[in-house]
Amino acid sequence: KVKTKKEIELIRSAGALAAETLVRAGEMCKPGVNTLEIDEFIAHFTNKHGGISADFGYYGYPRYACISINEVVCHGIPSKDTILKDGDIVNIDITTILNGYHGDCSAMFCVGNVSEQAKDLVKVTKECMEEGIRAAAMPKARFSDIGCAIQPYAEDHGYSVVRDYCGHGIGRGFHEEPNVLHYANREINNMIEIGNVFTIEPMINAGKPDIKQLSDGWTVVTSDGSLSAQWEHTMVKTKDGIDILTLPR
Ligand SMILES: CCc1ccsc1-c1ccc(O)c(O)c1
Ligand SMILES: [Mn+2]
Ligand SMILES: [Mn+2]
Repeated sequence: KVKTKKEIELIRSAGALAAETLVRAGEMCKPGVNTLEIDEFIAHFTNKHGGISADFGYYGYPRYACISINEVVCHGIPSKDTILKDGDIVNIDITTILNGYHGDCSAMFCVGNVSEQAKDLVKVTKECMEEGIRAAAMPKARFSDIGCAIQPYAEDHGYSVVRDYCGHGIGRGFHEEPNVLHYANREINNMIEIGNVFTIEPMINAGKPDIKQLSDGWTVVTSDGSLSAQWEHTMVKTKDGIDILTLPR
């Protein structure tokens, strides 16, 4: 729950490797590249630096990262048959385990020329994550303040917040208490304590919040076929606010 300074540095190292891997994976996002190639790079780069993928085998997940394109909300399985094309918006979500500690981050990448509407969703979704971080950084902030900040921001911009997935505590475990809701709530209103490490990872839809899972048992898409975006950081509460732990070194 509350991590020691040493544990926080171990998580920061895992987070830095996840972030460095994410930057390089993002540079691969060009028309004609398939998502299996990107995933294989992620696995190789992670292992080369002494880490392992937290995704592989997690609840039976078959690959090393999640790559979710356009109307795919999350858990897109990398495939040689999924070929990036001009105009795609792509979320790559990487969780790396290094020396027993997890770092979890994701970002959006635009392939070639992306429409103004899609670019706006990508931009506003990043701002939703940043609004959540800002709320969490306040003195005496509660976990519920995060969703209370994100939901109005998304809706003021004409978008909706997916309610079926949340952020989470993280450390030696991939998912630890508490759940971090991205919509307005009062149930998870415990104070964020100095040393709490958790993610904020809002999924924002251009249309309705509703989602559905495809028959592969993993891929989640918007019910109305609208675009979806997500950004994620791992962070720690400090005496001064929030310290982001998934930044490249
Ligand atoms: C493939 C990893 C996975 C499997 C079930 S939930 C999940 C997942 C994916 C990305 C995340 O950021 C996360 O916290 C969980
Ligand atoms: Mn993630
Ligand atoms: Mn996560």
